[in-house]
Amino acid sequence: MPSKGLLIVLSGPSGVGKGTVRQALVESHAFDFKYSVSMTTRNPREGEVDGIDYYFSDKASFEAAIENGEMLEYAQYVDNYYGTPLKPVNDMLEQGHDVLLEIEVKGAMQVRDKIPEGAFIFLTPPDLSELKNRIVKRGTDDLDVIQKRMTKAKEEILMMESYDYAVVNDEVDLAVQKIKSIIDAEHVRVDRVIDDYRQMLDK
Ligand SMILES: Nc1ncnc2c1ncn2[C@@H]1O[C@H](COP(=O)(O)OP(=O)(O)OP(=O)(O)O)[C@@H](O)[C@H]1O
Ligand SMILES: Nc1nc2c(ncn2[C@@H]2O[C@H](COP(=O)(O)O)[C@@H](O)[C@H]2O)c(=O)[nH]1
Repeated sequence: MPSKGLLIVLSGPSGVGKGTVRQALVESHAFDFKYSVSMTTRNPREGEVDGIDYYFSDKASFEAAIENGEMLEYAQYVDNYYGTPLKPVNDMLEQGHDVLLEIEVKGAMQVRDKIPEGAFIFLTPPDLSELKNRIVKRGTDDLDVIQKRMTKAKEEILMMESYDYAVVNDEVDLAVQKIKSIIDAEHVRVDRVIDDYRQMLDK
């Protein structure tokens, strides 16, 4: 039996660069992981593909998924639902894959209650004006949505202390290196290694 994979939760305010850093982690082959595709009721942005970027859903289907216990976590964020389907995450972890969730803070705290042995990483911008620059330059959101995301960002940054690690995303490559070091260290945490020994001793 492969040992269970590591659950990695990457949070941080909208626009800080979570998706950018995830892509750089993939391209640099820093470590192997599977990405958990979230479900959302928000409309697709240009270029976003259903089943790859998100599972795009309507409100009734999302609420039915919550009702049926199909979500690991969910949250309402700036007028829409976002959540992590439970089964794919469980399956990938059971198969021994590390799984990366890219989610906002309220959802991350629900995951923390259920899977405290995960690695919880908060990605921060160098400062708030740079965060706003990034959201504006991305060009995906109207001004009122940008304002709402910036208001959320200020609340979210105060939640950083509930995470295991904080990484500043100033240079993408540096953020990638730091996350790689964190994951390498998580893989040799005593409570993970000892589980393998327990399995051997049980045999
Ligand atoms: N280190 C960086 N320096 C400068 N620009 C960056 C950096 N990281 C990301 N960006 C840019 O910031 C914008 C937002 O990045 P990205 O979409 O990855 O953020 P996000 O945290 O995933 O956002 P959301 O949570 O809204 O999906 C993009 O235009 C991206 O190119
Ligand atoms: N709690 C969850 N938050 C999620 C999930 N998937 C994405 N997100 C976060 O929502 C905001 C907005 O995302 P955007 O794509 O509209 O810019 C951002 O912070 C995402 O990380 C999820 O499954 N659960």
